[in-house]
This record gives sequence, C-alpha cells and structure tokens, in this order.
Amino acid sequence: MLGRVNHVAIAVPDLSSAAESYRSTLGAVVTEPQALPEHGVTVVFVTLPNTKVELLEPLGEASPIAAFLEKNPAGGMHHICYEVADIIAARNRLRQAGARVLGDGNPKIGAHGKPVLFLHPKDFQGTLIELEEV
Ligand SMILES: C[C@H](C(=O)O)C(=O)SCCNC(=O)CCNC(=O)[C@H](O)C(C)(C)COP(=O)(O)OP(=O)(O)OC[C@H]1O[C@@H](n2cnc3c(N)ncnc32)[C@H](O)[C@@H]1OP(=O)(O)O
Ligand SMILES: [Co+2]
Repeated sequence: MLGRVNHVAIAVPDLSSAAESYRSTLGAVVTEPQALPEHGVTVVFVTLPNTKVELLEPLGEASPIAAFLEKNPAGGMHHICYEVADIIAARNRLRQAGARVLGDGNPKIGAHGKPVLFLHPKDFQGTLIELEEV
C-alpha cells in the first residue's frame, strides 16, 4: 500500500528562522512560505535529491500543531508522509484494521494540491503518519 516517502515534517516555532537556517547553514534549497489555512499551518519545503523536508509553523487559533509545540518549544519531528496510489482504498483498509483516521475521514487537499489524510500517532509506534495520493 505504501509508496515513496514524500516528505518528513518538522514543526518549528519560527518558520523564517528555520528556513534561513536550512538555507544558510545547511546550504539547502528552500521554497517560499505557503499558508494553508485549512490545515492551520504555514509551510516551506526543503528540496532534497531523494525526498523533501517540510518545515511547518502554526497558522491561526486552532492549529493542530499548537499542542505539539507547547510540548516541544524548540520544535521537533512531527510527521512522515508516505505516498499511496488510492487514498480512499488506503483509508478503508486502515479503518477495517482498526487504525484511527483523523478529522472527518475525508481527504483534504494538501500542500502539493493532492488529497491527504492523517493517521493517529498512537496507532503507529508514536509517529503521526500522513498519506498523500500521487
Ligand atoms: C498540509 C500539509 C501537507 O504536508 O500537505 C501538512 O502536513 S499539515 C500538518 C498539520 N496537520 C496535522 O497534523 C493534522 C493531523 N494532526 C492532528 O489531528 C493532531 O495534531 C493530533 C490528533 C495528531 C494531535 O493533536 P494534539 O496534539 O492536539 O492532541 P493531544 O495532545 O491529545 O495528543 C494526543 C497524543 O498524541 C501525541 N502527539 C501529538 N502530536 C504528535 C506527533 N506529531 N507525533 C507523535 N505524537 C504526537 C501527544 O503527545 C499525545 O500523547 P500523550 O497522550 O502520550 O501525551
Ligand atoms: Co505534511
């Protein structure tokens, strides 16, 4: 069911400072900030030869990463995103297996304009999983 790793995400308290750190100190190519109000985050992507790293900071009052940053004020690894060919088939299979699909279970459009879903971290070894249909 799982395809490639699309991105690894790091929640940060200050996106411009994190992007600058990746650009200047690590010498990486970083995209411009993209506000995603429906997801409660603003993101940039660090473009790497084999995958991407997503840096995300909270946007708005009800950001899903607010509690995470309260517990990890310096930031920290937040989720891993795997590609799937058919996100509805993946969701149905995961639900049948007893995994908790977050939100209302309907995919939202993610940062790449493709449907995404999230799976509860307590069901997968303490790691929040994002699925993206490609
Ligand atoms: C769009 C874009 C894209 O790429 O396209 C994105 O990625 S958007 C990326 C942002 N969007 C999302 O993350 C959407 C899905 N996420 C969520 O719905 C929520 O973040 C959540 C339900 C996973 C957790 O919400 P919360 O922190 O407010 O809730 P709680 O405090 O009750 O957390 C429940 C338990 O999960 C733990 N927990 C919370 N977040 C994480 C995480 N990222 N990784 C591992 N564990 C985590 C908490 O420490 C707690 O454990 P304990 O009980 O042991 O203390
Ligand atoms: Co993501």
